[in-house]
Amino acid sequence: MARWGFIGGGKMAEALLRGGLAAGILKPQEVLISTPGKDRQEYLRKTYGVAAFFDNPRLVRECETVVLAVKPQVLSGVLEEIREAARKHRPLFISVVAGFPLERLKAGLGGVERLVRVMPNTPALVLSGVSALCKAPETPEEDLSRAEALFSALGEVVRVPEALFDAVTGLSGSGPAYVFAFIEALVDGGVREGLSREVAERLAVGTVLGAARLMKETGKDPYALKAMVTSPGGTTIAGLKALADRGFHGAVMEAVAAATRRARELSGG
Ligand SMILES: NC(=O)C1=CN([C@@H]2O[C@H](COP(=O)(O)OP(=O)(O)OC[C@H]3O[C@@H](n4cnc5c(N)ncnc54)[C@H](OP(=O)(O)O)[C@@H]3O)[C@@H](O)[C@H]2O)C=CC1
Ligand SMILES: O=C(O)[C@@H]1CCC=N1
Repeated sequence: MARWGFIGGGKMAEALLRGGLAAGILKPQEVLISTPGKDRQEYLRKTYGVAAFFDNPRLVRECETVVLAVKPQVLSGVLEEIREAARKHRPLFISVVAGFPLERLKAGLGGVERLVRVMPNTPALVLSGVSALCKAPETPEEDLSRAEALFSALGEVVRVPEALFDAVTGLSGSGPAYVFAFIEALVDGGVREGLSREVAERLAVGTVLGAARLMKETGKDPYALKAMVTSPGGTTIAGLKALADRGFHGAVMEAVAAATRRARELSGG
């Protein structure tokens, strides 16, 4: 059996699991999850029909592919714990951990050679994620393809050199949270103008989804698409002026920069 294992059963692991099951890449009887919380194990077993326990070395011994999905701060301890099993069984490791370079991963695992690094995002949960992938120089190409098979079933994939991973983390890894902050503000704006929260939410989500699809499907750039909405002397230009006055563009750029810096700090730790 081509078993897939997840070390860490939190939000990102669940997004990948759910997406992978929905896409048919993962099968419940072939998935193992090692995570400490008993309640969480129970939830994962009941919801997805997978095996869940807390024994990281056992998971490495029993899986052909191991997804590392713990917080960066606990990863070093986990690597130490699984090093022996990793050297003996040599599964493919796929790390989704932000700010943890392949070099450190390789050193932590005692020099194993099958390592792929991925930066996914939570829309993977609904098969609409976007993931950046790279591999260690000595990792076989087919390992990268195996990882790509899972992540492309969960949305889009792009190959990006590892040197740019912190920037990817700052943009698309953390990006869904910026978009939710924007949607929240749109909804509040609508409520302030008298719309019910329910109607404002439907309008805001539909607008963001529709605008993103319009850009993707037409291939037009944001400048041209903005011009399509903005009548001379009309309402949209008044709204855009308010955003410009309050530094919206720079604030979003700064958000990406701040998250990238934080990923870099974690990478050096
Ligand atoms: N959330 C996101 O949008 C994204 C996250 N990532 C990366 O994914 C990784 C996981 O993030 P996320 O899922 O959000 O975090 P969570 O805190 O939701 O998940 C981490 C999981 O690891 C478990 N855990 C803690 N210690 C161990 C251990 N020693 N062995 C095995 N499991 C352990 C935790 O259990 P418990 O809670 O019981 O301690 C928890 O279930 C991070 O490295 C993050 O950088 C990457 C892209 C996007
Ligand atoms: O906030 C974080 O650290 C993780 C990494 C990317 C998205 N969430």
